[in-house]
Amino acid sequence: MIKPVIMVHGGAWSIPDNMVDANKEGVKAAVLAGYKILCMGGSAIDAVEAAIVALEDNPCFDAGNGSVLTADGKVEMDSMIMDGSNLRAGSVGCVNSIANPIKLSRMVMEKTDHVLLVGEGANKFAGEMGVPHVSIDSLISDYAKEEWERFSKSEYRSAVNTMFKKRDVKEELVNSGHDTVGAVAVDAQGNVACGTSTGGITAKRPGRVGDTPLVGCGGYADNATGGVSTTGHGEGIIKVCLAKHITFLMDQGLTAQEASVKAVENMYKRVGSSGGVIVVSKDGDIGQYFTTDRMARAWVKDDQVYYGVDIHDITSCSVDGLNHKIV
Ligand SMILES: NC(=O)C[C@H](N)C(=O)O
Repeated sequence: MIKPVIMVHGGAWSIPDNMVDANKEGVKAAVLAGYKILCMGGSAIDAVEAAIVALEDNPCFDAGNGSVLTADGKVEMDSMIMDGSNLRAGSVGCVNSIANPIKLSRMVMEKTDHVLLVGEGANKFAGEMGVPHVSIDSLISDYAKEEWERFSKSEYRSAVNTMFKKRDVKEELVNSGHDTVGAVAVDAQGNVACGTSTGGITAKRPGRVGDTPLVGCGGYADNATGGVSTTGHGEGIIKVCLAKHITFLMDQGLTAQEASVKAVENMYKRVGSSGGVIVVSKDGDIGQYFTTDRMARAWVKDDQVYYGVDIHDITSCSVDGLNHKIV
């Protein structure tokens, strides 16, 4: 038996000062939702799903309710979940009328012979599974509209360059926006899981699928090494298979932290893309790194909750102090 560990992110990007508190509160609430399950002896996969549902339901983040809009003003969401105990995975791409793509990803994993369903077929599968249909309008937040108005005229490339600019590039922060979510966990049995969910990047071309639902890119989980969830410029993440690169490096003997830094820096060096990762090793060690201005993240380890958005500014408090919220 090991002590369970869970970590979540709310995206790596140029989080403006006026959104810092909402981001911190959002990741803290989500990590506690997942931790509650682990505390009751639940599995890593259940904890990851619960944490991501909390993030998808929070309009502050670019996933589920709050998803960003395509170039033609629609919602197309991607997500994935993976069980490190057997390498089973499920994902969906370009789904548009459900509240929680992470739940549908899990259904793909558990109820089909496939790994990835997209578009019309994925939406139809949701209907067959009895997933409630929600209107697209109910998923669109004010943040998403503002962001779309700003970027739809200047196009996708401008959204990527602004949101995922490198941390040391000086530029005014924009005052709205939001980002992808993810979670990684290891439970008391040593089972590892990961999940990631996103509306993608504002002003993306309709039909564009990013890194998030691709196994080895948006996430990877293997009990032999650990779990990873990624965020950032999806086209770059796909080119370097960022999540799998990290578990590969851990397999070679790097710690979760060393592997995170090496793989994210390598992505910038090789393809010029910025982003971030959260990692938990099979032994419960944490890794985290990002090349963007900020990344919202929170984790629980050894009964302490940690959360923050800046690279060196992390707040911690004991889970005991928050017990009323956990049990
Ligand atoms: N903000 C993000 O993390 C976006 C996501 N990686 C994508 O490219 O779709």
